Amino acid sequence: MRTPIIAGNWKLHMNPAQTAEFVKNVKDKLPDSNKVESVIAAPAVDLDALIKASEGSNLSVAAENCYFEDEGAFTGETSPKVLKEMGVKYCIIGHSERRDYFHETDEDINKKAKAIFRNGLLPIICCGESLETREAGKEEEFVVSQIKKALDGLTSEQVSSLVIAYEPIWAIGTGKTATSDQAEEMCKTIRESIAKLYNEETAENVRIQYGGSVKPANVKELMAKPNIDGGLVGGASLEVESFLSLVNYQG
Ligand SMILES: O=C(CO)COP(=O)(O)O
Repeated sequence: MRTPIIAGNWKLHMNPAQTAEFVKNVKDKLPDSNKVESVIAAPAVDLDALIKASEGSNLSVAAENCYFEDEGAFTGETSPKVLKEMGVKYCIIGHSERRDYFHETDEDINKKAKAIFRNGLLPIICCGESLETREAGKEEEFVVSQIKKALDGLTSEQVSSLVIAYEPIWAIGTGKTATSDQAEEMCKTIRESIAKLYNEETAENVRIQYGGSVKPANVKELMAKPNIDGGLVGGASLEVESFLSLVNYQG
């Protein structure tokens, strides 16, 4: 059985004081982590505050990005080795904002996935098509190709433990959610592609999130779909009440 995983992606919001205050207000109201895993991905400068504030709670901590080298002359980058030492569990890679604004390639994302596993962290690998690609009817081909390149060289054991986030770019921050059927269809395609690349067991184990305007009003419908195991949530993860409604979607 796959444990549902609801993750807030704070993007470039919050400072350490706001982070500590947020966690103080949610930490005793999170679901049992065997039922739903609650995660917050915060900017690197807030991770120390996030880890300290969430100690002893059911909250898992994620970084929003890291570099593919552990150390060296790479000014401005974040070390996956140090993320692990700090107590981070997950690291998001391949978000469309990083691909678009910071020119990250599929090859970079694959190197990051390997660096994350090398250091004992788990990746949340984002994929998703633009509106143009969807309108051309090429979304499945595009997303499957992103997944294939991101996973290149990873073992079935590694793939079983990671998280994939399907985030159609046209649904991010736009208020336009993919319909639950559209989201399910792509998550199913991703799972089938993993069965082909690896095997049925690996495909059954991998958790696949949907992201793009997920909010308390639509989380239940999305989570009811058989191939959707979680949500990666931007805007609606920034408010305490809204984050709590999301992670407690089971009631
Ligand atoms: O990009 C996202 C999460 O990574 C989605 O953002 P929104 O939930 O604000 O649409």
